[in-house]
Amino acid sequence: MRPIILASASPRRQELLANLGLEFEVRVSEVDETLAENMPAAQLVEKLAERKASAVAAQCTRGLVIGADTIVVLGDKPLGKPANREEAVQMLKSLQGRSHEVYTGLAVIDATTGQSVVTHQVTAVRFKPLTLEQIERYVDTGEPMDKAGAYAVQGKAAVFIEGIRGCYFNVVGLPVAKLADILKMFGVEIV
Ligand SMILES: Cc1cn([C@H]2C[C@H](O)[C@@H](COP(=O)(O)OP(=O)(O)OP(=O)(O)O)O2)c(=O)[nH]c1=O
Repeated sequence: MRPIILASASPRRQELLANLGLEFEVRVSEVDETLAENMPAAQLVEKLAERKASAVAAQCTRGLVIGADTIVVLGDKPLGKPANREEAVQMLKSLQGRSHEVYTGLAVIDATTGQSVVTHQVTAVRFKPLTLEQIERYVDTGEPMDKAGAYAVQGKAAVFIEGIRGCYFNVVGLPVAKLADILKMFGVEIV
């Protein structure tokens, strides 16, 4: 059987994949995450997911390589990871009391054949109204700093969420049901 390789340093993605009972290894390679800012969100996350997977696939002789990329989109503004505390506060101020979309791009590449499937998934998330004090207390926990949109739905930010429409796991960074469909196309069945 072909080994499964997760091209991600994200502990969330590693945990979600491990939950499926799949054996896999983690390999990360440096990828330039800069892209044209005016690129549509769907295209942006797909390109970055593919870039992450193909950088690792290029170093392997065999295996199915999985790459992913997540961004938060408010209106038409993409929000990545906050660069500092101030940016985290600004992002959360802009997200509170309204809905936004979380886009995750997903790429699976067969390192032997070069065959690939690249797609994305969108989930709508609605935040409760928050006070500046609440936002500052949350940012002080440190949780927002390595997360797109400066929050972790799976962490303390759970208490900010009014509702979600679509795949929850997509928000955490890996749309597992979609991934299972793709792996099946490559002959890997989870259940
Ligand atoms: C919105 C949201 C994002 N995130 C995380 C998922 C991703 O890890 C991160 C977005 O950054 P990414 O650039 O997608 O991923 P990463 O740099 O963490 O890992 P890698 O590139 O090696 O795969 O934000 C959460 O954990 N919870 C959330 O609710």
